[in-house]
Amino acid sequence: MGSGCWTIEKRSNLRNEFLSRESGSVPETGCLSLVVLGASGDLAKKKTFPALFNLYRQGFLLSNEVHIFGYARTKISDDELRNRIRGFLIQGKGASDEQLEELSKFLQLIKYVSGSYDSAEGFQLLDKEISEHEVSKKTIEGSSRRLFYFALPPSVYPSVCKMIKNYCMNKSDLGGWTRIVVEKPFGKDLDSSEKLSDQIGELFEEPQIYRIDHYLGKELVQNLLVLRFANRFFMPLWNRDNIDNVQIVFREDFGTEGRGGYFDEYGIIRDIIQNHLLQVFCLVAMEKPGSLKPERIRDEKVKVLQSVLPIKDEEVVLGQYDGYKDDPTVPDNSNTPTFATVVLRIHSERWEGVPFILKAGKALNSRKAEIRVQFKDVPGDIFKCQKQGRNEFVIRLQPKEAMYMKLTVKQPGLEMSTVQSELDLSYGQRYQGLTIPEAYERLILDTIRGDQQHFVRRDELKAAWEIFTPLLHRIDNGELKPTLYQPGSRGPEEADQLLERSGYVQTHGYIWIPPTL
Ligand SMILES: NC(=O)C1=CN([C@@H]2O[C@H](COP(=O)(O)OP(=O)(O)OC[C@H]3O[C@@H](n4cnc5c(N)ncnc54)[C@H](OP(=O)(O)O)[C@@H]3O)[C@@H](O)[C@H]2O)C=CC1
Ligand SMILES: O=C1O[C@H](COP(=O)(O)O)[C@@H](O)[C@H](O)[C@H]1O
Repeated sequence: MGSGCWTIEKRSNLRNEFLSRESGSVPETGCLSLVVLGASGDLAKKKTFPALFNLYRQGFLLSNEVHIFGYARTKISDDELRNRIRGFLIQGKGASDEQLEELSKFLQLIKYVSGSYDSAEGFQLLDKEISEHEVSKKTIEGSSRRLFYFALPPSVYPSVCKMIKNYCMNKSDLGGWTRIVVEKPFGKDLDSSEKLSDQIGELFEEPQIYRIDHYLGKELVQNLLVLRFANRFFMPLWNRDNIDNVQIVFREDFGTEGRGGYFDEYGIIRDIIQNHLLQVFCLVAMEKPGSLKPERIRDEKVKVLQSVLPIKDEEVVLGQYDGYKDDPTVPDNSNTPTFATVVLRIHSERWEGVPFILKAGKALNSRKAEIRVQFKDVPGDIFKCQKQGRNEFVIRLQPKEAMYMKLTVKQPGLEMSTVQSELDLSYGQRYQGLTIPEAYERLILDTIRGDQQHFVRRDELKAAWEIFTPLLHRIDNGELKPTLYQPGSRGPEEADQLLERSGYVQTHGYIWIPPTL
């Protein structure tokens, strides 16, 4: 294959190859039942089923062993569910005959079961359907694999867990398993999250529980440990002696768009910062794990979370976009922030004094997520280049994955003057033709493989809530109020002032323009 050409090969035995190569374990052979609970909902059609389809297309889910079950209260037929999701599986009009055939074969793997989330009847029926599939595949009882994906509001998690435990478990232990995948938000604060964890923990062991945070499945988030610990460049620089401040930013250029009712209960800190941005923060700030074993990595994430100092009110800016309360599902007196900047500080030898500025907002002027590491000024600068700006290492998570280093170079030409430029690794240009897998695709594959590295462990979740609960309670009690900002703006001006007070120095006159092909 030529060096510029990147493709995903379709092979029939990718899963088994991976298992025997990577873990040395015996490949699992029992048939696989994937159950999407809440199959009638938004997440299921937009993310879960498309991810399953992509895994199927790439040969990770095999027709002769896998079956997919949708479960929800809505009374629809198999075909009605298939028709609801069809348009989300292949987008655009130009699907080839081969793609349409693949799609049709995939849809035939899906069966829909209707039932409630708290009564035996529906789950007994579900178990019957799953068992019939297992028998039809001649699977030895106990060796089958059952994965339950909760595309559901968290309020029903406890009763659904009980129903699965009572009626739908893999029957005995002959190499098979039962796993559950739960979506965020895992609770609303420390107490509610611990309560939810206790309820689920009474029924399932930690290795059976996959708390999904889809940011952990993004390509450049998965790259963070490799970048930090496989490159000599970064090791000596990644500390308080060299780094002045770190920003982890999430922006969306649209508002709550029909999800106002859900959003108003949670707000931007619970929706984005306490989970997605905090997970990225862990990977940027944690110490090197002893190995790549999932538990060693998660141990280090917990340690860094436990070293975060209490958040100070003067290091928080909240905003709410003008028009947010026009949504009829949002109360007129809502105090819910749709924007927040929060500075986290870590009490450790590596990071003492370095602000980690976590910023997230809806209805802003652009859509992007990035990590921006700003280095300190060069001491004894003989080129007087401070006005050119500081070195920065930027990791663009989305859109258009890239990483670039802003650095000062000689302005090309006869004069000895300096200019800001960049070393740029833009994925679209470097890996032409490569389709980067969707976060959900990777993470669902991990749940099937039994790899919990990119999932949130219970103690990690607890430590995350410990950081934000006091602040969230002050907001819920109305002690901190959001400032109004205009949709399509950068958010409240106070956020830029906080950034400046935290030490960030903006490089004026320099803009990185993503390369075009
Ligand atoms: N949508 C998204 O983009 C994202 C969602 N998530 C999380 O994924 C989960 C599912 O989200 P989403 O699909 O948007 O949710 P939905 O509101 O679409 O709910 C999913 C399904 O659950 C059932 N349901 C809805 N409300 C209730 C209720 N009060 N009691 C019992 N059942 C109910 C409905 O099925 P029926 O009535 O047929 O039983 C519905 O189709 C949530 O935890 C959410 O926070 C996480 C990231 C992104
Ligand atoms: O979990 C959530 O994430 C999405 C943003 O995900 P992204 O992968 O498109 O960055 C956000 O819109 C939503 O509010 C939130 O619940």
